Amino acid sequence: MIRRLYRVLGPEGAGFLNRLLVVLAGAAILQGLAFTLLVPVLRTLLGERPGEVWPWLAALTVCSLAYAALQAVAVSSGFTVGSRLSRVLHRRLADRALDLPIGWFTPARAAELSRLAGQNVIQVMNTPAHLLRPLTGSVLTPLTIVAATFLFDGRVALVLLLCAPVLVAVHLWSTSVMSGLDRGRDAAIGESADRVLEFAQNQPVLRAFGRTVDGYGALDDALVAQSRADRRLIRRGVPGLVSFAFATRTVFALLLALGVSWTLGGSMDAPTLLALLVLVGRLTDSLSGAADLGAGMRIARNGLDRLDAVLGRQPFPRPAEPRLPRGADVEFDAVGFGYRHESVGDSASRTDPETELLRDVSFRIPERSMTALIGPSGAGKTTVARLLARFWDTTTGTVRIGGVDVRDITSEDLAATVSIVFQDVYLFEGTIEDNVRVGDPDADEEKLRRAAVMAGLDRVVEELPDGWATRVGEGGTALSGGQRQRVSIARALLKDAPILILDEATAALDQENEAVLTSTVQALAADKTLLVITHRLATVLAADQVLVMENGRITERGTHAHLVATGGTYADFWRQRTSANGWRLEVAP
Ligand SMILES: Nc1ncnc2c1ncn2[C@@H]1O[C@H](COP(=O)(O)OP(=O)(O)OP(=O)(O)O)[C@@H](O)[C@H]1O
Repeated sequence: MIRRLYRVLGPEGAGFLNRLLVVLAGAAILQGLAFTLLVPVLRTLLGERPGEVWPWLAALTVCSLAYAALQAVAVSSGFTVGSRLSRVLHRRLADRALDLPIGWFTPARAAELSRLAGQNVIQVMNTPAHLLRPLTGSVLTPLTIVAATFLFDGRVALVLLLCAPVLVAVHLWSTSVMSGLDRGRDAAIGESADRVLEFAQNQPVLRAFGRTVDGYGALDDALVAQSRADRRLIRRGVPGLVSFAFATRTVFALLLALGVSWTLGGSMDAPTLLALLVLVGRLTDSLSGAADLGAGMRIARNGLDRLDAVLGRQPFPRPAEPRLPRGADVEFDAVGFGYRHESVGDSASRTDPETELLRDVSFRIPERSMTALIGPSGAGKTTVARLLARFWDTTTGTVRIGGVDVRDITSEDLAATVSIVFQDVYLFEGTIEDNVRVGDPDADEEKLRRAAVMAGLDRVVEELPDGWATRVGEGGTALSGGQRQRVSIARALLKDAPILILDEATAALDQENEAVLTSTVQALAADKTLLVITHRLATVLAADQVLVMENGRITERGTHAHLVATGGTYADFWRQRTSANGWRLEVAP
């Protein structure tokens, strides 16, 4: 566990831990010496010359006082180190989060990260004060006692030495059994927590379809699995828990029997037997303390493993020689990509070429032009947008911006170059203004208003009683879907990056607002590179180039006129949309 602590803390936290361990080791050894000194004290007191006890008593007093002083230092430094640990861990987790690919942050992983930063860091910060101190005591104090016992009776020390491997083996066995059971239970608890969260978040849908808690199978299954894991822990864990205590008591009984037989045989005097039994009693007590720590240690160990898995996860390699994009044209050159299915702490692994989603995707978007990317659901359009913003690295091929491989551009420069509006808008708790200003916190009033007008947000702000100061609620829940979308578009426009990606950015807008945005997009194409993923005809018609994507490949490309004339998938799309539009016009009042 100490090794794990060092790994998780990294070099910056190692110094605190070193100092604490030295103090703890000193205290544990002094405690062992104080216990050992009980032997000459008792032997002299119960022997023929009790008056000679004073020097031993003085040594015992000095040892006990030194132990008490070191113990006081250890207690306070345990808490100090704990709070430093929490600071170091939070900083390391934050640094790692910044290095991880954006695509890593799925909702499940974000939830797990928040559990790690909360619950797990608290477990680890309690480790020095509540676990390391008793742990060093239960290992070093018995070792000191065994070593010192050689000075008084070699036979007793030898028996203790021979029993030690058995005790260690029993301890390791019970720890490994409990650890496996704990891990299973932790996973079951995590699954239940996720399902409860999902159940709470999906209440509107579940109620609309008349599904109550009894009818929500996923949550039922998770709760049943958790109670099964609890029962398994009790059933299989109890033998492990009692076995170590049983083994230490057996050692004590063995020594008692041997000591009595040596005393009856005349090779040990009664005061020595009594004193040694007191000493062995202290030793077995210390060892039993180790067994009591087992549960806390397993929990801390599992928590450390989870932290280690995230901290040890492969970050995006930083470019060895960072380059700046020379312009804002975009190029996908024979790009292949597949999603990896991995859990929170998995290290990077390559995808199976058979399951690749994108294959041989190549296209160019010239600077200051607009490209519409269309295709059926699941074709891979959003994935193309994510690869351009380097949410992930491609499996094969290259994505270039301004002639430079995105892997050679620092994440800061890339973020400044590319702006994205996704269909799933996320707003931060705060006001509308706070949320738009995320795009450029230093923007002046005029820039802010201009972005709002271009996104059609100015009308939203006018209609709301608190205007720009309207609070959006957690995740933007206080606004309608269309209002949220306009806030996120204004945010991206305020950022004013040379490349703008709009992924179904108008899906939640009504016709009037879509028209505002379509003319905005057309105007933006004059000085930005635009990639627009859309099903809206008006936007597609405004594009300089249309790319049709099907099953992870670009199957058609060209201008609207060219594609309609070719008579492929795009021509079908065009026909369906125009007839749908015609139908809509007929029924409109
Ligand atoms: N983070 C992810 N992890 C694993 N698979 C994913 C992930 N995101 C998308 N996929 C899968 O990749 C495929 C393509 O998804 P993508 O969102 O790129 O398609 P799309 O063409 O944008 O679809 P839509 O028009 O419905 O948004 C889908 O089968 C989807 O399930």
